[in-house]
Amino acid sequence: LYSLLMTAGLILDTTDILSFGIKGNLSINPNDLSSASYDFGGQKQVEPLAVFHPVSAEDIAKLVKVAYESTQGFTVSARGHGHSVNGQAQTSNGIVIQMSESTNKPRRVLNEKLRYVDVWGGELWIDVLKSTLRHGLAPKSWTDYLYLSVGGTLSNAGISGQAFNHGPQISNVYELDVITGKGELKTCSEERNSELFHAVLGGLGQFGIITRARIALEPSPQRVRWIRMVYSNFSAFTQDQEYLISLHGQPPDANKLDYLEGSVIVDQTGSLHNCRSSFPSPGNISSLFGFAEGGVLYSLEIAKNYQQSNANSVDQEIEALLKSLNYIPATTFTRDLSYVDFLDRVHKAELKLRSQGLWDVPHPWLNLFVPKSRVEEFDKGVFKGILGSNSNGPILIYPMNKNKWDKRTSAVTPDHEVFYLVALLRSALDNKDSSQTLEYLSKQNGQILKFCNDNGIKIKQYLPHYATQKEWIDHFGDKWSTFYRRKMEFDPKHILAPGQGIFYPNFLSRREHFN
Ligand SMILES: Cc1cc2nc3c(=O)[nH]c(=O)nc-3n(C[C@H](O)[C@H](O)[C@H](O)COP(=O)(O)OP(=O)(O)OC[C@H]3O[C@@H](n4cnc5c(N)ncnc54)[C@H](O)[C@@H]3O)c2cc1C
Ligand SMILES: Cc1ccn(-c2ncnc3[nH]cnc23)c1
Repeated sequence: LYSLLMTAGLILDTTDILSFGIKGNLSINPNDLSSASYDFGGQKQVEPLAVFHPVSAEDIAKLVKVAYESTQGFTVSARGHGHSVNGQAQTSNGIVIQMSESTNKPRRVLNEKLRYVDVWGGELWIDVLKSTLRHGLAPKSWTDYLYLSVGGTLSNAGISGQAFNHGPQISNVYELDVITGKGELKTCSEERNSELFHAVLGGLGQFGIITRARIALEPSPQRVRWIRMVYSNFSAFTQDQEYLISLHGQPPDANKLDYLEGSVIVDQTGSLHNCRSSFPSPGNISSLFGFAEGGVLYSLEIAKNYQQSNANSVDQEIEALLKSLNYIPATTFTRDLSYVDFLDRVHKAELKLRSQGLWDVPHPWLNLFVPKSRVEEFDKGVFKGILGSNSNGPILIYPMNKNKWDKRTSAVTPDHEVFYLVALLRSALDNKDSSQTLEYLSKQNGQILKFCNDNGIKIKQYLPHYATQKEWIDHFGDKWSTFYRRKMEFDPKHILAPGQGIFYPNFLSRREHFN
């Protein structure tokens, strides 16, 4: 193996690796290389030179130091659970580090009194949840799907229906251990190495590899009351959502909502493959299309967490909340389930889709932040226009409060106090229906981006993917100068996370990188 790296000119001689006392296993096993070359998007397959199975953070630091000090140079890409969709965790000219394996990860340390847990950067959120629940605690902010790594979601933001209240996951981190592109292992927080701390949060893996995250916890609820209601009018749908998120933090506590997400139903068959698969009985939705304006219905999901002991007050609180909303009468559907079952809802959808061979398919996903002031136009032009009647997967739309996002982080949001996440989470099927193919859906995504650009709707991509550095500079806007300065400070050779396609390694010619 070392001779392979030597012939690839990646290391001067075996002493490079051995002399650094690296303990982890550097593998060129075809299965290792193959699993590191795919991701959930199924659109890019890029094979690394080798795959590293680290035994500790120090091990990773030594490997990055070899990359940083070697003459020829090679890139290093941390891979969490590989659930990116555009090759963000891949590299063709370097080593992929498998962060989320079950073996060899440092154990979690939970502090009940100070309400935080220290976890390995490759830990999956489902495992963080199950371990903290044993202490009656849980993280505050989530993603819809929990089989994602802590490092992967903190490198983006980590959002779901709790974000309007608690902010994204990157707003609920006290401290990180990070390995910079120079191979330095640093502890960072608001108070210590704060520039690195803010850079890494939402930093798309560009500034360092997260090996430990200190996550804020709160007392965990036992139960969740989860209610879905259907709207035919988009303005009523969005005004109710904005009203509900304006209530958080205001008395009485009875108004408190713990989760809010909307979704768009354009597909009248209500088939499992197309609708918001985490809520049951899509069938009763198709019967409502008679109410639909422009062939589109909207589903609003709210949830209140509660302890078994105050189950009876939840009914009144929800009734009071529903009274002020303008959904289609008698379309409420209520479920009551355990906290872990609610949070793990998308995994249930995964199992159903897997059983039908609909999970391991290409996912041309498009996630946008849309300013509140432009969301009506977006509805008319996209949901009632470009999309047509095929959604091919969940279409989420819910508002967030910008004041819950720390502007010092690398995360990019629109310059508006309230903005919506619009998530087009489609699956491409290679079947007779030409409107479900990868090519068709990718082209439609391009039409949606063109619609926003032509109409001056200043969206920002979440989980961003661009083809040129000029588009990246436009994406970051007035954050670009800070982003670039931080890259030069923490990863001057541009070794880290090349799969994002923002910087090309400056030990390769530009041609080699972009071909
Ligand atoms: C079914 C599904 C549902 C999803 N739902 C949501 C959702 O509700 N909300 C949401 O916010 N996102 C959601 N996502 C997107 C998800 O948060 C991102 O794709 C995330 O990056 C995936 O985590 P991962 O561990 O698979 O990352 P990977 O794909 O392995 O890596 C993602 C990026 O982060 C870098 N990286 C990985 N680990 C580290 C680390 N330890 N340190 C530094 N950089 C690292 C990689 O180099 C890469 O650039 C969903 C994705 C899927 C597939
Ligand atoms: C591929 C797939 C199947 C279901 N989903 C989802 N369903 C509901 N909410 C989601 N959020 C992210 N992915 C989601 C995603």
